[in-house]
Amino acid sequence: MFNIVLFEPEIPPNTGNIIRVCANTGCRLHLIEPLGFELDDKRLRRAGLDYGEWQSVVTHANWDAFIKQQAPERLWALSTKGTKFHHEVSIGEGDYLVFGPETRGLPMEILEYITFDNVLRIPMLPNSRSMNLSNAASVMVYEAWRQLGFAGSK
Ligand SMILES: C[S@@+](CC[C@H](N)C(=O)[O-])C[C@H]1O[C@@H](n2cnc3c(N)ncnc32)[C@H](O)[C@@H]1O
Repeated sequence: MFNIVLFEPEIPPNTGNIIRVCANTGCRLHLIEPLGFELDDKRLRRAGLDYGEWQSVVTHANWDAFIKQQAPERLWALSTKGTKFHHEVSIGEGDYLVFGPETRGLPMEILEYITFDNVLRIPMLPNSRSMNLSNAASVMVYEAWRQLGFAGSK
């Protein structure tokens, strides 16, 4: 399966929704600290996540610790600055899909690290605001899982 990475997420219900969709689809979820909330935040608990859903979640102290621990072979960034559409690339087993924080998006140094060739954009109408983080993550999770033949689904 592939991996979802939230870089410094800020809003608990978004992370709660993404924990659920990762559990629904078998993705591993990586949270890069600092987070804008505590993991026992009541707004996160309100998402009603159960013990099994938390099993997909790993936290990392910062980006460098994440890279060192995971040694990812291939990273993709999701950003409105992307030059390729999300459905125009082939996502592979073990890939990492990186999303930015709600108010700031991914910083330039992370986009540069991932390289601009691997920055993906989900289509939107011109002059519309960027998508909600958990909606963007759901769209991308299902596109990647579709490409992998919905492996393991029933
Ligand atoms: C609410 S958006 C960030 C908005 C921020 N003000 C900005 O300008 O980037 C949170 C995250 O969702 C993802 N996202 C939202 N809309 C997207 C789109 N159309 N294409 C790709 N990623 C998107 C990106 O990872 C983004 O960093």
